[in-house]
Order: sequence, then structure tokens, then C-alpha cells
Amino acid sequence: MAITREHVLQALSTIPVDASGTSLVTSGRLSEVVVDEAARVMFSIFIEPAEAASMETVRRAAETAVQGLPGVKAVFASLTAERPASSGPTVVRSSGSEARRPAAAQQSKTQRIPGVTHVIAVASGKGGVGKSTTAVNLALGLKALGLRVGLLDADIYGPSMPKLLGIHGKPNLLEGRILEPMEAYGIKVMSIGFLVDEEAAMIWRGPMVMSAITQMLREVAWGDLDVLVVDMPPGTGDAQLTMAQATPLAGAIIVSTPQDLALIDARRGVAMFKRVEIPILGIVENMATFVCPHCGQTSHIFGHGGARAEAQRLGVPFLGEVPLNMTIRELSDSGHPVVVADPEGPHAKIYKDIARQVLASLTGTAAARAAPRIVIE
Ligand SMILES: Nc1ncnc2c1ncn2[C@@H]1O[C@H](COP(=O)(O)OP(=O)(O)OP(=O)(O)O)[C@@H](O)[C@H]1O
Repeated sequence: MAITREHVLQALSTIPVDASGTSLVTSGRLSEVVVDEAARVMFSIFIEPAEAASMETVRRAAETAVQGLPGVKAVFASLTAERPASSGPTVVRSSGSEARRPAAAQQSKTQRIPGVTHVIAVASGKGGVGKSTTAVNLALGLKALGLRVGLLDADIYGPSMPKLLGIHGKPNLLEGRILEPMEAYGIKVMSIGFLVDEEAAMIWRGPMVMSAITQMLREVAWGDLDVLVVDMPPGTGDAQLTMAQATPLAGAIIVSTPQDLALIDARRGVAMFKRVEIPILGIVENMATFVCPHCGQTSHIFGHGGARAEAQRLGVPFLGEVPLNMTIRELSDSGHPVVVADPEGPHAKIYKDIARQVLASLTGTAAARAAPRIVIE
């Protein structure tokens, strides 16, 4: 019989973590449980640093219980503690493969990332609507406002930040297995695209994706950041829901094109974040209008204003509309996002205005829109 996650959880539910007999499974200390194709089981147990010695007994008991299940080939169980300083989590004691170490999926919602003030997600109901382009230009817009910004490419099945920011090479591994983020245009960047082949990530299943994302959130030397922008994987399925829950998000931005179908997906995105009580910072309408580069005429290729109306209907802020523009595409695809390539241009202005509104809702101030000009005649 093939071993499943449920079998493992059943075995782990028999392991007490304290004198009152609280089970490991219900204690809130257990990470995601991963069972790979080779019947190897991986999980972590969260502890306070001071509990390392006493919880080692629990770790061993858990490992033995799972090892005893029929069909299990190997068990990799580790104790994981959050370091008090700003250097992220550390594995206190582990056995087996470090590279496959599962991470703090379930608890991380409540755990802040040391040094990071706000984490915001950029999400979309479906792929190809310009979520990554928005995320990168929003991050650079926030940087232009004087903030310290990081960008995490959590779009694990289609990482685009290496290309959008023109970053090559691999991040350095620092002491304690912490990764040094890459840097571009003054923002810190981490992407699964820096770490593994695209094909390798493509075959990962839910728990492994979660584990990789949690590591990129917590085992990266982000340093002190005002905002960490997370480019989420597209869609509103279980994977996105789990991720939204496992990431300590201050809020989410939904990107949509104006078409009906995209809007239905955007609505699902809003509902998903609401379900896990993550505030919606607003909706961005991308590829809203097309301004002909030759004649200057504006046309609404996909319709127009749908996202604004939808935002109103859903009672969430509408952050702005970005036109369909060849320059945005060409600059993005060549690693020079428009906010830095043409910082005073009309498109950069739109993204910076979105950034200002996002910052305003994060800091609880009234939306810092450009003040209206009063004309006295
Ligand atoms: N406003 C825009 N004008 C023109 N092209 C755009 C615009 N926004 C995005 N694009 C282009 O559309 C393509 C898809 O954009 P992007 O990768 O940002 O979408 P995505 O939603 O992140 O996609 P996926 O989720 O599939 O990775 C890219 O080639 C990008 O340059």
C-alpha cells in the first residue's frame, strides 16, 4: 500500500508534545508533511530555541513512529526554531537531506519575517494578465518613494523575475544556510528561478512548493525592509490559498484585465483573500486601453472600465489602470522595467501612483494621491 500524508498524520497524532498529552498534530508545531514519490517522508517541528534539548525526544519519537509505517523508505524530521535576531529561522537539529527540508508552512502566518515591516502579495485569478509586470513595477515604484523594498518571486511554476530584472547568476549561500538575495535597481530579489531549473520546479507538488516558498521567505537575508512584494503564482486554487495563509501578508493586490472572464477570476481572487481575512489593498486593471503609437488614437481592445466597476461592486479600492503598451512589454522583456527605464514617463507615473496608494493603505494614511490643482479664473 502506498504511504500517504494521512497515514503519516495518523502516526504523528499518537506523539505527545507535552505533559498534558497534546498531540504533535494538534499542537500547531508541525510543518507541512511531504511524502515524495520515493516514499520518503519529510516534516519539521517548530520549537523555541530553548526547547531544543527537550524536544529532541519528541522528534525522535515522531521519526520512529513514521519509520514504522509499512512502505516508508526514509524519514527526515527536523526541529526548527525562529532565531531571535534578524537572521531568519535556523534548523536546530535535523536528520536526512537538508536540501529537501520542509519548512514552516502552517505557522508562518503568525510569524513575522524578522526585519520586514509589510509583506504584500500581487495575485491574479489567471495567468498572463500582467501580474509579474505589475509586481516588479510596483516594487520599483515603492523604492522610488524612498522605501527599502524586497521582491519575492513565488510564481514557482513560471518564475519571471530573473528575466524582468535582467538578473543572472546564483545567490550566495551565507552562514547558517541563509541565502543572500540578489539585487537589481536597488531592490532585493529572490526567485526560485535563481535556484533550480524550471523543469525541476514544474514537477513539484503542493507541499514541496510550500516548502520552497517558505524557505525563500524565511531563509533569505532580507535585512531590514519596509515592504516585501510577493509575486504569487496565478490562480485561486488550493495552492494559492495555502500560500496566502502561510505567508504573513499585510494585504493583497489583484491584477486583472478588463475582460469578463478575467474579472470572474479576479472576483475569485478577492474572495480567496477575504476568506483568509487578508485585506485587499486594491485591484489594478492591466492592458486596459491601447494607444496607437502611430496615430495616438485610444482603443479599448479588451473592453474598458470592467475592473473599476468590479472593484466598486466588491467594495475594494481601485488602484489604477495600466494601458496595453508595447514599450512596457519591450522594456519588461529586456530586463529594464518601465519605472526605472523611463522614470518620468506616463507609465512610470501610473505605477508610482499605485505604489503611493498601496503605501497609504499600509500605513493607514489617507490615499496619498496627487493633490488636485485648483485653478482660479
Ligand atoms: N500593460 C502592458 N502592456 C503591454 N504588455 C504587457 C503589459 N503588462 C504585461 N505585459 C506583457 O504581457 C506578458 C505577460 O505579462 P506577465 O508575465 O507580467 O503576466 P503574468 O500575469 O505574471 O503571467 P504568468 O502568471 O503567466 O506568469 C509579458 O510579455 C509582459 O511583458
